[in-house]
Amino acid sequence: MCTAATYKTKDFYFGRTLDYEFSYGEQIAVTPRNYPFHFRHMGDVAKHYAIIGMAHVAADYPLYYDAVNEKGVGMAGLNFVGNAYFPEVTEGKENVASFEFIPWVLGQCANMKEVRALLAKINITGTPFAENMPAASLHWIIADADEAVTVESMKDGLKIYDNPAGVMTNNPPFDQQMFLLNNYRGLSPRQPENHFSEKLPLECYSRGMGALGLPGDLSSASRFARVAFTKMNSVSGDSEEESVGQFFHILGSVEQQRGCCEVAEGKYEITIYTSCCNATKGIYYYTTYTNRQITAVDMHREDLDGSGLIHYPMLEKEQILRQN
Ligand SMILES: C[C@H](CCC(=O)NCCS(=O)(=O)O)[C@H]1CC[C@H]2[C@@H]3CC[C@@H]4C[C@H](O)CC[C@]4(C)[C@H]3C[C@H](O)[C@]12C
Repeated sequence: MCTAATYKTKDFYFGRTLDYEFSYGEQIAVTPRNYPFHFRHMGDVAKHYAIIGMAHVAADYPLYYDAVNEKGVGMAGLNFVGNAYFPEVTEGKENVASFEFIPWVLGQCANMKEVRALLAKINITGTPFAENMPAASLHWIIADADEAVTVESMKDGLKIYDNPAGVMTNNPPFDQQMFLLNNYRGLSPRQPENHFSEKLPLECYSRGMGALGLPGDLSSASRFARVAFTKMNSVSGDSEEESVGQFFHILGSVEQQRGCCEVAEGKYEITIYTSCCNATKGIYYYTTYTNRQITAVDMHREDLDGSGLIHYPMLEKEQILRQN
């Protein structure tokens, strides 16, 4: 399972957790403006916006999981198993393979208005990247500082939902996730009043009782409610440290500890990494399951007019600052 979220202070932040039982081997990849993209059905694009994000790099190609571009648009792919369906190449549409979707959008859109215009023409195909790499079952969240959408390609068509919560997890489909939030409309960060019965003297015996009933488990629908509650009620200062710190706390509300989600005998899903991009400034911050110190890669410290892919390994060794 995975969770994605957006967050706005002075700058716009975008990130996700990647939860799985094994890693595909991912790196922080910067695609400079002149890296040539050869789209399978859309031809070559020689020049585009620069992109930074987490990717599996194969044959010098960035298979992005989540990324932002230099204009402040962010995008992440999360599992959507059993629901994702990618049609064949369709005439009259812009056919983009699912693994190309992030570069296709982030390479040419400066804001959500342009993203929506692009999505109106798109057909996301299941064209595999390689024979041994079939298309992953994904859905996507795309956002800028002002708005977010969720994109779900399903048997009955391509859905583009407004995403006013600016969060996303996995199944069920997004309209159902949003509907389920209705169940929690009584929750609050403030202490609750006793509406149970006037005849019973029920008390607030602890802080935090306003959110009693917010689900604590790791299921996708529960993480959706929990991250939405945490994000919508989040309060922080707007400095870079305060914003990034708070963002990691928001996604910390849904992190997965090894042992709590068994997916096969002795195999556990864990939060492999958590990312927080400052989409405004092009800085990719991350922590990993084993390295809880925040590490950053800044796209603007690279030559963005270059043509070669730049990538950094994920630093996974725990860093402990010794105080004495
Ligand atoms: C496994 C991950 C989702 C984790 C998740 O959500 N786990 C919950 C399981 S569950 O929902 O609870 O069942 C997803 C998220 C992004 C994906 C890559 C995207 C690029 C590329 C696309 C190609 O087409 C196939 C290979 C490729 C490298 C993909 C591999 C893999 O698929 C990645 C890592």
